[in-house]
Formats: sequence, structure tokens, C-alpha cells
Amino acid sequence: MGVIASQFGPKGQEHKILLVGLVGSGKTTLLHSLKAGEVRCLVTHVIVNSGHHRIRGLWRHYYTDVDGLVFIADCNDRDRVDDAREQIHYILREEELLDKPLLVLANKQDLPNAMSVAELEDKLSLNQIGDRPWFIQESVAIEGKGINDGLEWLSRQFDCHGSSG
Ligand SMILES: Nc1nc2c(ncn2[C@@H]2O[C@H](COP(=O)(O)OP(=O)(O)OP(=O)(O)O)[C@@H](O)[C@H]2O)c(=O)[nH]1
Ligand SMILES: [Mg+2]
Repeated sequence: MGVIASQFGPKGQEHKILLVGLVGSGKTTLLHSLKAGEVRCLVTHVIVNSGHHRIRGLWRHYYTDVDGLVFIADCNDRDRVDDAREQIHYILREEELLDKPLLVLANKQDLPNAMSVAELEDKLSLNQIGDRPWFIQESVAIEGKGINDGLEWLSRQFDCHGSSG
């Protein structure tokens, strides 16, 4: 399940971001916080309801011009963290996305039993990520917390890669 958003840089450059996360992880909440104007992002396409193989053709269509990846995880949901690990590594294996920078949002940090960044990093096996630039950021999507910091990191990766704007 994923969403494509466009982020606009300081010079008006547009970057396409693929936002992926399990059901209930906070994707829609995150997008609403963006629309509220805290981050200069615009939703352009929404891919609904499945990461199943039968719609891979559709995903591929969206992958082609993606600049960066955001994976949002519900840190309060230990029961599905294995599913989350499967989902993130599935996306990371996709050929079109191999060199794209990855921002992981450790969401729902406001909840008392939320996994810490370190625990999530371990449970998602992020140490298996190879050379790709990646970063993990705490977030509270319902309060818009951590989103800006995370997306700023992602924007800096685009700058490094010499996008001419
Ligand atoms: N406590 C807390 N709740 C959150 C946070 N972010 C999202 N939620 C809640 O989690 C629930 C699911 O959030 P959504 O944004 O709908 O999740 P989603 O990823 O869009 O889910 P699907 O569209 O079903 O895939 C909602 O009740 C949100 O209010 C957070 O940071 N903290
Ligand atoms: Mg949603």
C-alpha cells in the first residue's frame, strides 16, 4: 500500500516520493499534516489497497520516476512488525528503487508502549540495507512531529545527487 507525494524544494524543484506503510501505520494522517501546509508537499497519485503481486505492474508504473522512499511504521504495533519488515524489504528489492534514499518514520511515538527507534531498526532489520542512504526518524503524525525533520533529510539526499532543478 502506498502513495506518491510531490515535495517541492526551495528552488521549486519537484521530487516524487513513494510513501509506503502497513494499513493503519499513519500514511493518511501524515498526508493530512502535509496538506495543512507544514511541509510543502502535494499528493499527486494514490495507490490503494494492495502490495500484492498481481498489481505489481501498476506499482512499476509509479516507480519509474520516484526520487525517494518513505516507509512509515506503527511503533505501537508489535504484532505486525514482521509484516512491516517484509513490506519494507520487498520495496527495497524493487529494481527501479534500488538506489533511492529511504526515510523510515518510527511513528506513534506518543504512545506509551511504542517501540524505540533502536528497537524498530532492529525489528525491521535495517542493518541489511546496503549502500543506499537511509535515515530513521521518530514521528507523531497526528501532531505533525518529526515529519519536517525527516523530509528535510530526504531533500538533502536529492541535493547531493545533483538534481539540476
Ligand atoms: N497515537 C497516534 N495515533 C496515530 C498516529 N499517526 C496515526 N495515528 C492513528 O492511527 C490510525 C491510522 O492512521 P491512518 O493515517 O489512517 O493510517 P493509514 O496508514 O492511512 O491506514 P490505511 O489507509 O488503512 O492503510 C488513525 O486512527 C490515526 O489517528 C500517531 O503518531 N500517534
Ligand atoms: Mg490511509
